[in-house]
Amino acid sequence: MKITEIVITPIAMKDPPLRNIQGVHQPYALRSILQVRTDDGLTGLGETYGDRAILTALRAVAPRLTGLDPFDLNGLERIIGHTLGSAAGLATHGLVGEASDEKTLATVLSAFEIACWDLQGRALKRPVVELLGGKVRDAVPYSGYLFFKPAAHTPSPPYETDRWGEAMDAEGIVAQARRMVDEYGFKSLKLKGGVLPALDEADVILALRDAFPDHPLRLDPNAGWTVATSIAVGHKLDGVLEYLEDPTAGISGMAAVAREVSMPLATNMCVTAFSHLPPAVRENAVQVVLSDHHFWGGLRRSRELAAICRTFGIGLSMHSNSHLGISLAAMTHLAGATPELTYDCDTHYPYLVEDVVQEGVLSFTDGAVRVPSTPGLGVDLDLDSLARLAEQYEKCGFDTRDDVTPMLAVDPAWDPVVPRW
Ligand SMILES: O=C([O-])[C@@H](O)[C@@H](O)[C@H](O)[C@@H](O)C(=O)[O-]
Ligand SMILES: [Mg+2]
Repeated sequence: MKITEIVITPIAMKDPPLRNIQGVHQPYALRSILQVRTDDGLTGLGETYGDRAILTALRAVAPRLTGLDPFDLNGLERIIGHTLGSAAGLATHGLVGEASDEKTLATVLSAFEIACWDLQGRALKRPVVELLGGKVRDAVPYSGYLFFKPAAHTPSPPYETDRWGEAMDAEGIVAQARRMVDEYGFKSLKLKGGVLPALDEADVILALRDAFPDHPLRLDPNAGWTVATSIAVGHKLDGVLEYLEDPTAGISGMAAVAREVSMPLATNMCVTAFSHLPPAVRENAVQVVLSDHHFWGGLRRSRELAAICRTFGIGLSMHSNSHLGISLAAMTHLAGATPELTYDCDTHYPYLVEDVVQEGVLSFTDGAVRVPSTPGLGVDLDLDSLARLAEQYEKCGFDTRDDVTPMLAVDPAWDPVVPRW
């Protein structure tokens, strides 16, 4: 089997005004959809970020992959390494740590690697989970991801306002959580923090604890706090949190917090590449790493990360950014075959109102997604939806994720400085 053609389609999907330390989500989230075609007549699917910088890198690599066997993942990595060379790191939106050459390569590799896994599975008529060693669970539990949010975007985009309403205080977040739990059955909850003053966010967690006494709870201010503030929140939430995620910046900062608080610290910001693991382990900076195949280099490397975490007694969870069904399928196959993943995975999927995959294949029951059992990733493109979302990308007016500019429309004095509290 040889790759004959790769089609990369940038798309824009409607996204609610979710708040975070940087500001607020734009009215559309951007993704790149990959279709990798072979001489056997198969098409493998991939999904990754849609920012201009990654799109440029994907487009530079794609023509070099003609003739590659989709089973040759080492060859794939070699070609991408040669093509990108020492290209400057892709700019990131600041919520998944620093950019670096290592991460650029891993991000581009992942996008094509996923499509190759899909092709391998389709060729062998086996689901990807079986190529990864087989299921360790039938369904993958996800966590209900709570966001502070206004009722609507400013200014209003040309589509109907989202169904989640305003949630800018404890009452709003508890109501949002109730809806997530009722509709999706989530068994754990994560609050995206970095929006209200730190101790007020701790109060929101306490309100969630009252409302959901049995749900493990997480709080993630994306490194918005100083070490001292992080410790104060850690003390206030002693015995309440399953883990505290990225309260402060950097490995040494996290280590300083970890020495003083009782709960595990988790990260998708200070340990986001293999080169970050030795210092993090030496300093015992984090007790849980949130993997994310999109920037750790795909499914193979995510499994290597799992083995390293197992070796050093570090827990493994899974990070998410706004994503579509191809990514949800890949995340579900990976988690379905990874025993080290003992925490419920993050997902932004409940906020999605339009997808490029055919409806009905991926759904949540009791907070979990069944690992697909059909060949490859188990999802197929809805070509009409892909075309519509591609058109939406052309019209949306931006080509890079930026949470600061839309926040300036809400608050002209907005300053995304960190740490903020
Ligand atoms: O969607 C967001 O605003 C999140 O803040 C996301 O971009 C983060 O990368 C992520 O969810 C996290 O756990 O840090
Ligand atoms: Mg995080």
